[in-house]
Amino acid sequence: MARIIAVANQKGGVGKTTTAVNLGACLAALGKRALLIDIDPQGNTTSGVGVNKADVENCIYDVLINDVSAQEAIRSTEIESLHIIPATIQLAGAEIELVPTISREVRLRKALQPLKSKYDYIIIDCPPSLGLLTINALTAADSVLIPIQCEYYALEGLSQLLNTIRLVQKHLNTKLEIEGVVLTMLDARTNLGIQVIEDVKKYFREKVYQTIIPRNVRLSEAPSHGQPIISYDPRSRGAEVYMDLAKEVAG
Ligand SMILES: Nc1ncnc2c1ncn2[C@@H]1O[C@H](COP(=O)(O)OP(=O)(O)OP(=O)(O)O)[C@@H](O)[C@H]1O
Repeated sequence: MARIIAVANQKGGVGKTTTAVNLGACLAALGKRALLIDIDPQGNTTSGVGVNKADVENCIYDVLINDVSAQEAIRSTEIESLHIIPATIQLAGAEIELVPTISREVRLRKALQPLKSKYDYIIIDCPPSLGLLTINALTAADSVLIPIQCEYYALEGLSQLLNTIRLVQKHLNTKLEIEGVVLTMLDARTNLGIQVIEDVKKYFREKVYQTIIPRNVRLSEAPSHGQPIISYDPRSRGAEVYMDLAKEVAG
């Protein structure tokens, strides 16, 4: 049965999409059957694995709002055993359209149920907010993986995220766990990065992955080529570290 991992942090630009895409691709490279779910209306996970949003027929919006089956929305990618349910800008309306619908928080969980036996990992890339889309992801997930950028104010806003996780645990999904915390975009030349690592480790302790993702130009270039880093530049430092992270997650 698939382990469903939501990649979440309501702070923007902390590396959620980069982590979702590359963790998914590296898990697939390790021989796991992986499914990415893009529930961020920006659709960067979708384009990040080479799916052209203009020719998406069914996206996650149709699954959440129009009762299209999740199976029908799955697309393959260039990486064997890495599939995706894409997002298009249509999804931007879902946050509001979901409000009056029945069982609005559990729509994704219900939709994914039939896919659980078909994958080893289902990775959900959340939008930078704590709205209904993120709540759907946390309700569907077994665990949440939190990327934290090694920058000023790294811990700011985390109490809101943890509070949301606690509320979901209490009311919607008692088995939700914290999968782990991954530190991203470290610039090892600065003391600031080291300080953030210490602070985050003090707070999350053994939940912090050993693998720390450094700033790596190749990681930032790969999405514009529609490729995960292991396809774009398999020898880069970025490919190495995301492979290490995938091994930790799978281990
Ligand atoms: N390790 C890294 N090294 C260099 N650039 C990175 C790295 N990780 C992410 N980036 C770049 O930083 C930007 C933000 O990353 P990303 O899109 O993964 O964040 P996000 O949390 O998903 O953003 P959003 O909140 O908007 O969904 C992107 O341009 C991405 O290419």
